[in-house]
Parts: sequence; structure tokens; C-alpha cells
Amino acid sequence: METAAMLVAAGIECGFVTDPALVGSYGDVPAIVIAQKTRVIPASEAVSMTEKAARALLARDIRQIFFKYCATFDSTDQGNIGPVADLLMQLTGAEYTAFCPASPALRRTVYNGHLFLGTELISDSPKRHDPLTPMTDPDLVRVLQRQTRAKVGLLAHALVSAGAEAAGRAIAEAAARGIRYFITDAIYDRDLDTLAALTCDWKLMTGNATIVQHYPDIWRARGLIGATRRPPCLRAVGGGGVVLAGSCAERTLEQLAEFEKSHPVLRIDLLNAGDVAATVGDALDWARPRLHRGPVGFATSGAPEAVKMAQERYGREGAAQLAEAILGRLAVSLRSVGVRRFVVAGGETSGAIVEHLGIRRLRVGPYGGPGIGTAVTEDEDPVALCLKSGKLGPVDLFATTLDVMLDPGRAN
Ligand SMILES: Nc1ncnc2c1ncn2[C@@H]1O[C@H](COP(=O)(O)OP(=O)(O)O)[C@@H](O)[C@H]1O
Ligand SMILES: O=C(O)[C@@H](O)C(=O)COP(=O)(O)O
Repeated sequence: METAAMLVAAGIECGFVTDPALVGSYGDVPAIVIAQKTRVIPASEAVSMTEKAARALLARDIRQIFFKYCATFDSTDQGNIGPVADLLMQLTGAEYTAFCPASPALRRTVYNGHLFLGTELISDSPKRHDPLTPMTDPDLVRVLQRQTRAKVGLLAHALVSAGAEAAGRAIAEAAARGIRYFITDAIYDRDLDTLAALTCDWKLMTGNATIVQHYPDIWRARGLIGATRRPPCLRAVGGGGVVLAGSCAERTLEQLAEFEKSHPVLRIDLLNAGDVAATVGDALDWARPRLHRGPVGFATSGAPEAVKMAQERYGREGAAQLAEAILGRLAVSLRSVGVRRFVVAGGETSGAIVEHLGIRRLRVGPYGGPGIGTAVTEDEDPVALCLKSGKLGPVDLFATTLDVMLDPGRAN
């Protein structure tokens, strides 16, 4: 959703679906995002879901497929970045592609193939405690190589600094020696300019949303899209407002603490929540008398020790599935009692809630800052969603976003 929001902010009409079957519901739009929850499912399932999505796009005579993943390269040795890239190479007929997770503005940089969060290697950062994709190896060439049979190499910073032409020549030479995948160093925003210029015409490119953000100026300069349009703001949505948090990231915990200063928050302890139906029922009973007074929050989020205990009880995937089932079913129950504004913390959690709510197509609003996407359903009784990356967003995001949903025009 963040990727779509960046395009919308650049004045580009961008479709957004979670179901590839709906790609055909758009006319001649310059871009379509297909958002699927494929990050940590078994690789074979991620590949088959991505194949459906890619085929739906390729049926439209497109210039490029962009495979978006997290700036922290969230994945495990079993996948899914490597296996999905392998599939997309085959479907697009690309000879090689690059991997550019960097987000210099957020100080997520790649140097000599090593991923840093600020001054720390990712393996020394809180990402080593991620509930699903603990990142314990900072060397992305090595990380990706464990996920694919294709030969992985590095586009080193000296080559990126030398400009798109020199980098392109170096890649072509390395490709002639059999290297198919290039982890790209990127430290500064100007590196993304170079990499965008280099990859703009490739059939397949992969990375974080940050590099997509650099394409519209190039498209426009080449006359591929028309003049800038002021992005339309989203419809106002009334009804109850809630925060649903499944992210256990430090930033989410801070945002919850801030929201809790002025709003009720129900903390759901997974150790006492094995019965999903009963937990959801109790949470709804807790919410009903409070909701008419203003937004409320629900969180399964916990600090690393709490996550560890839940995972010891239910297993890594089991704990995640339990939290996602609770928050997803709660979202459905909350909608049935009049909630229409949802702020969701966590990428996986967002996917689970969108799936439970049965949302397949959304109108995405203009970019609202790193890690945040906001959208509204297109039906007569709309639901507004803000989906937030666990690690990102200002501390007061929850209350301010629920408020802006009531009148998005005011925020512009
Ligand atoms: N208390 C908990 N213990 C273990 N896992 C949890 C707990 N609460 C939530 N989870 C799971 O942790 C994962 C967090 O991932 P995600 O929602 O993507 O957040 P983030 O954006 O911080 O990575 C989700 O699958 C969520 O269901
Ligand atoms: O790069 C990012 O942080 C986001 O693009 C993203 O993917 C966030 O995923 P979560 O960390 O699971 O929220």
C-alpha cells in the first residue's frame, strides 16, 4: 500500500487489489499494485500466488514487474524473496535483476552488500528479535544465495557512484559470467536515482518501495505518462475507530503507549488466548460500551520476552497464526458493530486483517510518510484503513490518523 501511495502522491493513477482476478477491473491505468500476504508462507505457496499475480499483470502488455519487499529484507533461509524472484525471472524472461532494499531516508543502507539500520548491522539491531523473520546475517549476498540456485553478486557502491551507464556495463559483464542477481549497495538518495535510471526499463526489478518512488520523474521525462495531476484526497469515513496492533516492533510499542495515554487499549496476552472465539467475544464485550466515547485499541503486541513465551507455547508460526486469527476475527466483529476506521500496526497483521475483512480492492490515498499507507474501500458503506509498518511512523500516529479519516480534505 505504501508503494501505491507513493505513486498516487506523484500524481499517478494506481490500482490496488489483493486478488489478481480483479486486475481486469481496471481500465488503462499506468500502474497496478497487487498486495498479497506471501512473506512467510511456505515458498511453494508464495510462488503459486505470485504466479497468478504476475500472469494477471503480464496479460496487460506491461513494461515492468516490480517485486516489492521490506527494507529490512525480511525473509528466512527457506524464502521467500529468492523463490519468488526465480519465478518472476522465468515469467518475464529477464536475464538478470537487482535487489535494492535500501531506504536511505530511514537510514536503512546497504554497503558492500551488508544491510545497516542506522549505524548498526541489521543483525545487531532489534530486527534480530523479529517474531517471524529474525535477521541474524547482515550479508545480503549470502542471505539471498541461501534462497536461490541463481548466482548472486554485488553491485558495489563504487559502481553505483560511477552512474547508471557504468553500473549497467558492469552488470552486463558480470551477467556474461553467469551472475543473475545483484544486491545493490545504496547509501544516499542519489544512489536510488542512479539505480532507478539503471533499472527503469528492465522487465523485472525488485526492492523496497523507495526505488519505485524514483520512477515517476523518469517516466514523465520520457513522456511515458502525462503531466502531474494533483492527487485526489480520500473520502471521509465516519463510524467507530480502532487500532489493531500485532506488531511487536519497538516503534509500535511506543505508539501504543502514546495512544493509551488518552484512549482505552485492551492488551491481549496470547498465553491466555488459546480459544480464539472466546477471546474475540470478550474483546468485543470490552469494546462495546467504550466505542461510543471514541477510538479504542487492541494489541497482542509484546516485548521480546513475551514473544518468546508465546512462541515456546505455540511455536513461531503458531503464535503468529493465533494473534492474526484473533485480530482478524475481531476486525470482522468490530465492523459488524459499526467500526469503519481501522489503523493496523504490522505488515503481516495488516495482511491478515484485510483478508479477514474480505477486502479485495481499495482506493489508495497519497503517501503519508515512511511505512504508512491509507486507503478506503469503494463501496457505499466505506471502510477506511491505515496499514502501518511495525517499525515506522510517528509516535502519535494512531490517534491523529483515526481523526484525519473523518475529514481527509482538512489534512491536505
Ligand atoms: N505476543 C506475540 N507473540 C508472538 N507473535 C506475535 C505476538 N503478537 C503478534 N505476533 C505476530 O508477530 C508478527 C508480527 O509481524 P508484523 O505484523 O508484520 O509486524 P512488524 O511490522 O513489526 O514486522 C505477526 O505475525 C503477529 O501475528
Ligand atoms: O520497508 C518497510 O519497512 C515496509 O515496506 C515493510 O515491508 C514493512 O513490513 P513490516 O515490518 O512487517 O510492517
